[in-house]
Amino acid sequence: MSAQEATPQATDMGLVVVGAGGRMGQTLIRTIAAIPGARLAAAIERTGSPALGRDAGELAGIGANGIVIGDDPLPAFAKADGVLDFTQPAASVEFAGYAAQARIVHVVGTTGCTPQDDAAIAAAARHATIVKSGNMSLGVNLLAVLVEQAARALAPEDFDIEVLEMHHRHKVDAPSGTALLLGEAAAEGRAIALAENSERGRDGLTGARRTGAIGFASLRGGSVVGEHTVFLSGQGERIALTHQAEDRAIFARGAVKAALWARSRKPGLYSMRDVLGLS
Ligand SMILES: NC(=O)C1=CN([C@@H]2O[C@H](COP(=O)(O)OP(=O)(O)OC[C@H]3O[C@@H](n4cnc5c(N)ncnc54)[C@H](OP(=O)(O)O)[C@@H]3O)[C@@H](O)[C@H]2O)C=CC1
Ligand SMILES: O=C(O)C1=N[C@H](C(=O)O)C[C@H](O)C1
Repeated sequence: MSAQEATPQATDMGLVVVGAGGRMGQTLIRTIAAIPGARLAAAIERTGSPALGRDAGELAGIGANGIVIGDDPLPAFAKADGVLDFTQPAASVEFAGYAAQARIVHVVGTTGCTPQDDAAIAAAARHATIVKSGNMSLGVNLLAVLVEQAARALAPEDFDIEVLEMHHRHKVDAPSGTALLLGEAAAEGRAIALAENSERGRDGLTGARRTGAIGFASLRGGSVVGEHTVFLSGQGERIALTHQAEDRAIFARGAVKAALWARSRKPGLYSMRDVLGLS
């Protein structure tokens, strides 16, 4: 055990990492090993994944931990206290149902969910304690509070709001979950519904910008972990509120913190703002 690793205790929260072979899955396995109060109970991947049968610790680069990656979530959930899930929308909906059956905590970081996916996850939260957020970092959730305040203070006739995000070349959804979270915060500040006021993917002869709209633009390339800027642009001046993620560990630490927080909460659907006391 390295100096950075916590000594496991019997009372530690047993966490299942689903999507254990992914970028976030491996980061979560490293993070759990370093946080007191949490222990890795199981590691799950999709059927057919090349990660199946491998030692989770070895795959994550921290040395063997004796947890072999499997593809059967139900028995793993039955013996655990919580699930950390950064996978893909259909999988997260399925895992929310299993977490409800097992009456455990489900932390969902997966982005790109449809309104139907979100409704299914909300339904599962009648029996599971679910924390779902497009971004688990402290910095982004604080930024969302600042965006909400700025949007409330600056009138839509005077300041236009646009959200710009950039991510690595492997990202499959756009706008990012974080961009939508920040857009929701801006909409909340303006007391409008984001769904009816967003402008996405401008191309061609678009016409002038609609007053009060919240715009989104997405860039993809290389290894960028995640960058988000909310621009509030007025006549002759512009405010830019930016967050730059330099390491996926910020999301993983937030997810473990959310699980530990949720352990003593009643079933329901919670956000990272609830976890961080920023609501
Ligand atoms: N909320 C937040 O703070 C953050 C959210 N994210 C989000 O997390 C998600 C994952 O991101 P990332 O780790 O980069 O993506 P990866 O593609 O690297 O990882 C996803 C993993 O989930 C696996 N998976 C897919 N379906 C299943 C299934 N049914 N059962 C078990 N495992 C499954 C994938 O396997 P395979 O590749 O074999 O299909 C893959 O290993 C994305 O939606 C991303 O936007 C990411 C970072 C932070
Ligand atoms: O896919 C990613 O990598 C990330 N996804 C989240 C998002 O969609 O906002 C969070 C973070 O920006 C990294």
